[in-house]
Amino acid sequence: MKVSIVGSTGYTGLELVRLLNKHPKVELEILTSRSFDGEVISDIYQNLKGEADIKCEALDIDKLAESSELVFTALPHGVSMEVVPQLLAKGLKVIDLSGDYRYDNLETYESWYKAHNSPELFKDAVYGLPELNRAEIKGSSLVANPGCYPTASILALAPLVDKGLVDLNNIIIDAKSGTSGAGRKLSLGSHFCEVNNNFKAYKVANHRHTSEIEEKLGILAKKDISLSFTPHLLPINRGILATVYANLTENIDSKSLLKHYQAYYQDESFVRVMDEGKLPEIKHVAGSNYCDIGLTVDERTKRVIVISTIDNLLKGAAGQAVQNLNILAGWDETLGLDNVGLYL
Ligand SMILES: NC(=O)C1=CN([C@@H]2O[C@H](COP(=O)(O)OP(=O)(O)OC[C@H]3O[C@@H](n4cnc5c(N)ncnc54)[C@H](OP(=O)(O)O)[C@@H]3O)[C@@H](O)[C@H]2O)C=CC1
Ligand SMILES: CC(=O)N[C@@H](CCC(=O)OP(=O)(O)O)C(=O)O
Repeated sequence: MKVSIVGSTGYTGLELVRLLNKHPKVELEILTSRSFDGEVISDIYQNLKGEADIKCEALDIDKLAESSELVFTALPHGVSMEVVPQLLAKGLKVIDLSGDYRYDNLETYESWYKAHNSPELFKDAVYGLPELNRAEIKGSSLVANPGCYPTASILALAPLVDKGLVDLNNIIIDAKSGTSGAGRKLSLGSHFCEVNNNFKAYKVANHRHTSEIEEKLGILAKKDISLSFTPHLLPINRGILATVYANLTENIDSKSLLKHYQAYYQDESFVRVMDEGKLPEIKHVAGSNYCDIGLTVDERTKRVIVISTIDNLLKGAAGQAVQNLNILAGWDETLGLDNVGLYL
């Protein structure tokens, strides 16, 4: 399949180039960039030297439509919505990595982001979390790739929420992300001296991913959910670890709950449920498309504590986007995604 990337020089764009360049069923056609128009991607990111020596071009919708069947948009939210409707109007399929088409509810989007210019597309957009929406992703023309924190959080909670095993109004998600989660653009909060030797919470009680997690888990529970989500910035490049606390509604021990999680995810290629006593770590998943999940029931408080880890740039972004491409195209879901974690 002929595929192009809009916004190819950001961190998720880089990861898409790296993955798609080795994908056995993909031909990489056009890489667009405003800032690096005319420059070769492997001169910008020299890890790609001799692998993907493709010249970046300015965005030209007609040219994309002539050369490609599917386009990945790896642009900031608010910018994606300026481009995606034009691509769809040309008959292209789109996998969008931004938050712009992730919501079912326009009011929710507009209260956490800003005014939307194409809400009529919400009904066609499919939330691209394969473990929950595989059937809808297949054959869809607009896949809204989930946020990185929502991927780690929803996968940690889905087996509990789906079966009504926890109180839906007391869930707490305490999540930590590596700095690449903030993208390549420069900002005071993510420069070296601010992040190195440091660990801080940010956007407490007002991070936009709270609404994405609440909406998607609410759909699963068929009830409104209100939860607390606190993100933190880790002094590492990549990886997310989410610690989730929820009050159990019935008596169940760690062993039985782990069995439930193992059964829930038994057919999933990219979710690994840990054995009893083992917990996920970022270094086990960094560099791979896996989400690792471990849990313990605190018998004293009747609370379950679930830990999940992902690589924010892979299962949290570009890897999940390639997984969605594989599903959409009807290919083996693991094509181009066979890396194990780097560990060191
Ligand atoms: N980083 C992460 O871990 C994750 C990111 N995402 C989402 O994926 C998308 C891309 O993120 P990421 O790659 O990290 O971001 P970056 O900031 O690294 O890259 C975004 C790219 O988009 C292009 N761009 C920026 N502003 C504009 C504009 N106004 N008009 C056109 N192009 C623009 C830039 O490339 P150029 O100037 O060359 O055109 C830029 O390199 C975002 O929506 C992000 O929220 C989702 C999950 C995880
Ligand atoms: C560390 C860091 O700054 N992370 C980003 C999340 C990036 C992401 O996945 O967000 P969207 O895809 O929803 O834009 C943040 O907190 O905004």
